Formats: sequence, structure tokens, C-alpha cells
Amino acid sequence: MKIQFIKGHGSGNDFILIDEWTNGYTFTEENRRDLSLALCDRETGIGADGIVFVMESSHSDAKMRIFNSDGSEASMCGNGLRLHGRYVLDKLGKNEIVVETNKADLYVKRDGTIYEGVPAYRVEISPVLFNLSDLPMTIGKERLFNETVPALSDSIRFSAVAVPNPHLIAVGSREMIASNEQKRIAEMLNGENNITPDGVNVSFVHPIEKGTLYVRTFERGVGFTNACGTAMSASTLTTCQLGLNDYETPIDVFNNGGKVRCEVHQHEADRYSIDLIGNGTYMFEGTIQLDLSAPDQFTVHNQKTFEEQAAYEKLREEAESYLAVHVF
Ligand SMILES: N[C@@H](CCC[C@H](N)C(=O)O)C(=O)O
Repeated sequence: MKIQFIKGHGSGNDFILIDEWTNGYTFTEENRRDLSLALCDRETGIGADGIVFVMESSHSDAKMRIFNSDGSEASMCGNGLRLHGRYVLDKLGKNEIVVETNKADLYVKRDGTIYEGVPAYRVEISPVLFNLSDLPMTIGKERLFNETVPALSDSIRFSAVAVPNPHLIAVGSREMIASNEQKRIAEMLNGENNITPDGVNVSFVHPIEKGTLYVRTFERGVGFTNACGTAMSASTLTTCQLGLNDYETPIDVFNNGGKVRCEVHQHEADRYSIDLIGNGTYMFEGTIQLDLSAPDQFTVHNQKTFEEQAAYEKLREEAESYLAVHVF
């Protein structure tokens, strides 16, 4: 069969976008898993952190499903939702839509630019859950906020939050960022283990100054990525809870693929939602020719490059120079 695709990214977190809805593709669950494994492979495939599927929704403007490069499905993806949202906003000719995701219906809006020539999209990150059973994470506690977990490290303090995909967040110094601890802990928690049996996204965060932070994430189902939207949202929330940043205020979040903005909304004492604002950039598009019974034997045709990546590159270079001074 022939599959139309767009390769794009949010903060360098790159995805293959496939519109099942408009093209009338009828994939099985096994097909989606196999396509993710075959197409996301960086050696033998197109290469991406995941596949974002655009689907019809019975009650919202569209539905998103996101599969990691290891074939597992995630309940949410912030950077992917911006890319998906941009595609659906353009398709429907709207400025604001609601997208059905695995566990919530979330708004996506056009929101000016994040840098000269780089349009921005604002997506809602919600629900925000703190019970460890929501991740799930088992350490004999109900919640984890800025505490050490002896099984992980004697000195690094972690907070756990599900948005609703699971995140473990450590806020600390440049030395913590430079250490090998994130890799060691994330690999342990994403392998066979009793603490996070479903795996977890692990972020190390350095607050640069009030209103600005750096986040690096080891993603469940992928490994280290340039950026993880839900992780940057959850990390910004943690810095607000720690009193390092303010609620209801735009906060610049630098990552290895560029920069986004996050705003944390406190609705009641313990109820939050987060807005994630950043790019949804197309890199190239094409047609994949494959047999679904052997998806790794695919070929790509009619590949066409989008020019818009050039403007994003300038944002990325500026972010890289900033991080070289303030973090690395
Ligand atoms: N990169 C995403 C998150 C993708 C899913 C994640 N790896 C998981 O398994 O929870 C983002 O931008 O939020």
C-alpha cells in the first residue's frame, strides 16, 4: 500500500505524521506498532522519536494517537500534539480546535510566533495527577515531591507527576546535569524493575534564573530526545511548586532542540493545567510504499522538502549558544 506522511518536529522532538482519517487508512493495532518500529528506526527507517497518527474523533475536531519509536503507545505527547494540532488547524482552516487524546480532550490554538518566522501553537497539558499509582510508581508512598528515593540516588531529589503520561523530575545544579546519573537512573527505571513497571520519562532540570529553565529528558520508549513537551510542562510545574517560578506567567524552557514557553495555571490548591507553546515545523513529506506484512521493506517516493525548517534552525542555534554559556 501507499502511505502519505509528513516528517516534522516540535523542539527537535521529531515525528512521522500519518493522517489515517483523510486517507482512509485502516490500520490494526499491530500495524501501528510495526510501522513505528520500522519507520522510526534511525539506521534503517526514516528516523523519528515516534509516529503521530491523525484520526477522526466522534466528539472533538480530531483524535491523536502517539506511538514511541519502540512501538509502545503513550497516553500523551506535548510536542507531538503541537505538530498534530498544526496539521488539523490547517486542514480545517481554523485557529482553535479540540483534540481527543488517549485520556483527555485538549485545546490547540495558533499563538503568534516563538521566533521570527516560526509560528507557535499553544496546547493544553492536562490532567495533572500526583498519586504515584497514576504513573504507576511503587516506593511505599502515595506521592513524591522533591525527595530522595534511596533506590535511585542518595542525593538527587525527585518529584513525580503524570500529565497523564508518567514523569520523574529532578531539579538541580549544572553538576547534576553534567553527571551520568540521569542515564543510569532512567535506564534502570525503563528496564525490568519493580519501581516503575511501565517505565517513566526521566527529566533533569536546571533553573537558570527566574522565568528560564533548561530541561533534558530521557524518554520512555525512546531514550534521550532533543525535547519532550510533557516533560517540559511537568518540570515547569515542579519549579513553580518549589517557588522558583511563578504561576500564570510565561516561562522560557530551553532544551537540546531549541526552546518553548510554558504557563502553569493553578485552578485550585491542588489542581493544575499547563499550556505548552512552541513550534510545529514540517521538514519533508513523501509517500511510503510498503506491504503491511513486512513494513521494514518500505521505499520512500516523491519526497519534498519544506523551506520552513530554515527559520527554526536560527532559533536552535541561538538556544545552543545560550545553553553553552548558562548550562554546559
Ligand atoms: N515526546 C513526547 C512524549 C512521548 C511519550 C513518552 N515517551 C511516553 O512514553 O510517555 C512529548 O513531547 O510529550
